[in-house]
Order: sequence, then C-alpha cells, then structure tokens
Amino acid sequence: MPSSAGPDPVPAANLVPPRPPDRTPPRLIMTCGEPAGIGPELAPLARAAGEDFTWLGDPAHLPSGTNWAEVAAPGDRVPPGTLAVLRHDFPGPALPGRPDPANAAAVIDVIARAVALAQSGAADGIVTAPINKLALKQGAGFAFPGHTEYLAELAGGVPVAMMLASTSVEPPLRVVPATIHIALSEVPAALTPDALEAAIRLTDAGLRRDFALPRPRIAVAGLNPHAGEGGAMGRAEVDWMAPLLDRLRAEGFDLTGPLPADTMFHAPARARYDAAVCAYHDQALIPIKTLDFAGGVNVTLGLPFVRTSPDHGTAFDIAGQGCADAASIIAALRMARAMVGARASARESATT
Ligand SMILES: NC(=O)C1=CN([C@@H]2O[C@H](COP(=O)(O)OP(=O)(O)OC[C@H]3O[C@@H](n4cnc5c(N)ncnc54)[C@H](O)[C@@H]3O)[C@@H](O)[C@H]2O)C=CC1
Ligand SMILES: NCC(=O)COP(=O)(O)O
Repeated sequence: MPSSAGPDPVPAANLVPPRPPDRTPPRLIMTCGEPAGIGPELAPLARAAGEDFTWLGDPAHLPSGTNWAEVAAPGDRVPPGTLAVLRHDFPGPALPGRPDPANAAAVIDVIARAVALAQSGAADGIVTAPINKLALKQGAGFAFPGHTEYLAELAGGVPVAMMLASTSVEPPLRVVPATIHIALSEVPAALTPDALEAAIRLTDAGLRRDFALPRPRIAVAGLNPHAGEGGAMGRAEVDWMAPLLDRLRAEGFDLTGPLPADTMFHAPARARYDAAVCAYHDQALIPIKTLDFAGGVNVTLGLPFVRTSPDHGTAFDIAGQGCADAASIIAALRMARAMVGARASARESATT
C-alpha cells in the first residue's frame, strides 16, 4: 500500500537504488542472448570494465581471444580479468548478423536455465542480453513477444511490467508502458482501466522494493494528443483515466495526470515524478532512448527475482565488428546489483 500523502521528497541520487557496501557480491548471471547479435561481445567488455558476473552461454560464441574459465555454479570465483562461463552448448556457431534457426531453442533454454537458477536461490539476479524475437519465433516457435512476457510465464504467470530506467541523465527518467509489444492499432482497445491500474500498482511497488523509494511519485500519460484536450481530441482521459487516477489517489497513490505526453519528459517535468506510466511502447521508449540510449536499463517489475537488461537490441548491423558499446549492459549489471541490495535491505528491515 502506498504511504499517506505528504510533501514530496525529491530523492537526491535516485539513479540506482543504494546498496549496502559490505555484502557478499551478488551472484549475477548474464544470459548470452542471440549469439548472432552483439550479446557475446558485450560480456568480455563488461568483464574488462571490472564487472563481476557469470556468463551463461556457449564459449565458442565468444570473440576469439576472450579470456574465459568454466565454472560449475553462478558466483564461483575466477581470476581477475577472466570471464566466468557457465557452459551451455549450442548446436551451431554464431554468425554475426545472421541468426541460425538451429540455435533458437538453445537461446530460449538459456533464459529458462537462468531463471531456474535464480528461483532455486543459486543466483541472485539475471541480466539478459538481447534476443531477436523474430528469429526465435521462426526457429523455435517462441510464443512470447519478448523476455518480459516469457519471464512472467516462467515465474508462474505473475503480473509484470516493463520499466526502462535511465542511469546517466539528471533528473532521471523511468518509464513504464502500460501496453507493450502490440500493434499501435491495437493500443486503444488494450489500454483498459484494468491494464493501466495494474501498470500503476506494479510501478509503485517496484519503485519501493527495487529502487528504495519510500513514497513514489508517478506521472501518468494520456493516450491522445494534449491528453485529449478536455474531450476535444479523444475521450479516454475524461471518460475513464481521470476517474481511475482519482480512485487510486484516494487509496494513497501519489499520481499526476493524465498528462499530455509531449510535455512531460523535459528536465523540469521529470523532476516532478519518479516514474512515468505511459499508454504504449513508443510513447515510453522514445524519450528514454533519446535521452539516455547508452545508460538505459530495462527492468522487469513484479518478478520474484531480479532481472535487468540493456535498453538496446541485437544490433545485427554492427555485430562482430568490435564497435559495440557495453555501457548499457554495464549499467544493467550495476542496477541488478543495486536491486539485489535493495531487496536484501528490505528483508533485513522486515525481520529486525
Ligand atoms: N531485451 C531484448 O531482448 C531486446 C531485443 N530487441 C530486439 O533487437 C532486434 C533489433 O532491434 P532494433 O530496433 O534494430 O534495435 P537495436 O538496439 O538492436 O539497434 C538500433 C541501432 O542502435 C545501434 N546499437 C544498438 N546497441 C548498440 C550498442 N550496444 N553499441 C553500439 N550501437 C548500438 C545498432 O547498431 C542500430 O543501429 C529486434 O529483434 C528487437 O526485437 C530490442 C530491444 C531489446
Ligand atoms: N523494446 C523493448 C524490448 O523489446 C525489450 O523486451 P524484452 O525482451 O525485455 O521483453
């Protein structure tokens, strides 16, 4: 339940949640993602930058010259500068930019294996490298539009939301699309009061649990231009969005909106909220990828385990060329580590 209303504290440094300094390092798994994309080359780059994680994939897909060592379990130690690899053999090689349908099932298996390790307690969180949804659908009949929905299924059908969070702009931006991977023409029907309410509740709970924000301020975007202009440009805002937000405010949620989406992402506007719940994918993702493509992190809210991911995709156009930027996956590792710390702190507080 949200806390009662009161003066809005503006969190000083809320880019990532705080992590107590004296813990055992969280055991993070990085899944290989689509081997024909940039995933396999990001892992050694992140390791060279000092990140501590276990890579789950086929070592034959790593760039030649990668210094790696096989481990038996997530978190097993390896020498400094060495990539810890939990081996998962694939049937085929990685051909940059050309996904092999024969590898599709193994890409999916790697995600499921990482989740099983997290759910068994053998790992503290997972960081997923990008997948190509079409390649998985064509190669293995993957029935999910992305990790988000697949992870929710693996976790037992829990309700989830996709958040993208900046790490290198101030004020920060966190966005949650209330509808995700569907055609734009399907959005007005899919954006129901129940869907928007679920996204708001998951966002509020996620900011508390994973970002250690005790009284989250959430801005809600309208669906239509100018948030409907009082009904002149669409009626969703007046007919049901505003009444829904009023009802949730009465429960204690700190909400603003429905707001015109075109004017809610500039810096002074961002300073007024901790996360923006948006009507559809591009309304949410265009601002964050424009403001912080290098530092953006994709977080799945609502899962029983921590999952983050870079904000970018498989980047087939540059795969294998040695020019991929690892900043976003490094930010994803750091955010996952901080989220593990935030959850551990909350558990400790609850038991003391
Ligand atoms: N979490 C995931 O698994 C995600 C998967 N995807 C998938 O990725 C595939 C490709 O999607 P696109 O829309 O083309 O987006 P993309 O992010 O793969 O590429 C967009 C542009 O950004 C560049 N780029 C991306 N990441 C980069 C990096 N780390 N360093 C340097 N340049 C980088 C690419 O070269 C390309 O020019 C699609 O199949 C999509 O579904 C997209 C986003 C997330
Ligand atoms: N556009 C964001 C995206 O595709 C990420 O999807 P997911 O694989 O994390 O569900």
